[in-house]
Amino acid sequence: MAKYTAIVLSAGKGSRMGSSVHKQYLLLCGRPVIYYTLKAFEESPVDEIVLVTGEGEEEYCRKEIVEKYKLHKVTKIVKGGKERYHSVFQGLSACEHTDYVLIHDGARPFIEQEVIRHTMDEVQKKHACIAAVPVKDTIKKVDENGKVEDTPPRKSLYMVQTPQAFSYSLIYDSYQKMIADGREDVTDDAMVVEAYGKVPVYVIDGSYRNFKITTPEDLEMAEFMLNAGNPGKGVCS
Ligand SMILES: Nc1ccn([C@@H]2O[C@H](COP(=O)(O)OP(=O)(O)OP(=O)(O)O)[C@@H](O)[C@H]2O)c(=O)n1
Ligand SMILES: C[C@](O)(CO)[C@H](O)COP(=O)(O)O
Repeated sequence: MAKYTAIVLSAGKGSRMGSSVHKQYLLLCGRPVIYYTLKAFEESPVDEIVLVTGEGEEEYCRKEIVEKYKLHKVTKIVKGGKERYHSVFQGLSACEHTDYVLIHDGARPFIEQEVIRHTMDEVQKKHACIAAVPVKDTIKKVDENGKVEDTPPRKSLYMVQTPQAFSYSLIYDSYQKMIADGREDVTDDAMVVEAYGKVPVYVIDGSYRNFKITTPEDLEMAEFMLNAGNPGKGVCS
């Protein structure tokens, strides 16, 4: 049986949220954002979860989230780094004897079981696959003066999400090469495999609900979605 590890990233500072509390620890209907994300993986078929937190946040996560909510699949809590890719590498380095990893933003609490399961199935066949959804709006390339330069054809454009899933040796080796190269411009994990992995990366069906909580209006939307999913129960009231 193949072993799957989810690496859940929770070491960001949430600068675009502009809150003194890092956004993954802000409360949504009384529980931290990261609780919902971890709960989704706890309830999924993954075998274990590596949680990557910010410096000084490990104990809070252990006591107030993992133990409090009985998240038994969280087997390791490790310290992340300055940039997202540093945190991912810390998570990868903490994995033991795993076949596949699903790297997921802690700030995407609405990840659905169907997407996790689909990602797990597809990575066995493709080795590198990422959840994504087609863009709905027309996209413009714009210069620094606001002048439109180009309108790329929409049918080939996708908004990329997480989970991003890979064979473990493929993603670990690719990350090692990238770090040795001193590259700093990567904003997702697929970019690392695209540059160093020598295998194609495939998009698979993500979900428009699986948005990343980035700015205050995303938090409002998240509260709205939780309430809408529990009509009459006053979950968020
Ligand atoms: N050094 C970092 C930066 C980000 N992340 C995590 O990566 C995910 C996606 O990153 P993003 O939304 O950009 O989070 P932040 O970096 O916290 O936000 P911002 O860019 O607004 O500062 C988040 O779950 C975040 O906690 C991380 O683990 N380590
Ligand atoms: C990985 C990611 O969530 C895919 O959309 C995104 O690239 C993270 O970027 P951010 O700059 O850390 O928000």
